[in-house]
Amino acid sequence: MVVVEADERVHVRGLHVRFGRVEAVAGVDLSTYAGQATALLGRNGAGKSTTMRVLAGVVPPSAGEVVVAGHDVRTATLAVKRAVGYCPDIGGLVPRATPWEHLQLSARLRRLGPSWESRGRDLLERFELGDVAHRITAGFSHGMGRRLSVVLAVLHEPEVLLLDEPFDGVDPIGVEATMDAIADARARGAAVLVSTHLRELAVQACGSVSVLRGGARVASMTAEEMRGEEGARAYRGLLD
Ligand SMILES: Nc1ncnc2c1ncn2[C@@H]1O[C@H](COP(=O)(O)OP(=O)(O)OP(=O)(O)O)[C@@H](O)[C@H]1O
Repeated sequence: MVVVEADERVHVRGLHVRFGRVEAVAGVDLSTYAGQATALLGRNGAGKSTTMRVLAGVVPPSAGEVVVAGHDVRTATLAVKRAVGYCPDIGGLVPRATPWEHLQLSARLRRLGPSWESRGRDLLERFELGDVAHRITAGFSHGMGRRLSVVLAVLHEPEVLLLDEPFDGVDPIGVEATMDAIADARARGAAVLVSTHLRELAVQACGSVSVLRGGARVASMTAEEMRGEEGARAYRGLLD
């Protein structure tokens, strides 16, 4: 029987994910609590996105305990999908649909009440997507797509917010809007996980950091310990 603390929104113990002979995740432990944000850092191929996919209920764990917002990802995958807001590292947008149509679809699937429209409009403005709300996303730049993916992840005010590379190729206005969205989520008691390569932004957005290497967690520390030049040296030391 899995024991999860009362305010623990993300509980991962001994997570393994195998794709055939590839072991993408090889023993990750994580806990994130209500109102807290954790950054996942690590080199390419460290297992960050795979861990996020498991937490989103998109990829099943091969072994280990994974409980998200009180739901076991193995047995209550749909409840996990309802509880999370997930910005995947790539994809997720329909090229022939506009941002507004993406929001409409999400609102319908999640059966949101009518107030989603004003929240959706406000989010699009905050992420500077108001002017392109009715333009198909096929012609969007990479950064515009990233910003829309974050909007879609936060629209329904999820209990657990999972942002995979939300800052990748995003301009300063988009970074600021994403930081605000993370702060808003924490303020209303959500738990947030941010996977990124950008250490300085990670420590700005999150209170704690977990570093993955070769599919396993090699360190967990406070954001403070990862700040500045000393933090850069500490991080570099964990990557080799
Ligand atoms: N569907 C898959 N099939 C086979 N191997 C996979 C699959 N998904 C991921 N992997 C492998 O698992 C490992 C971890 O990949 P993952 O994408 O989780 O790393 P990451 O830390 O997110 O990397 P990046 O920073 O480059 O996004 C890599 O070796 C990758 O090639």
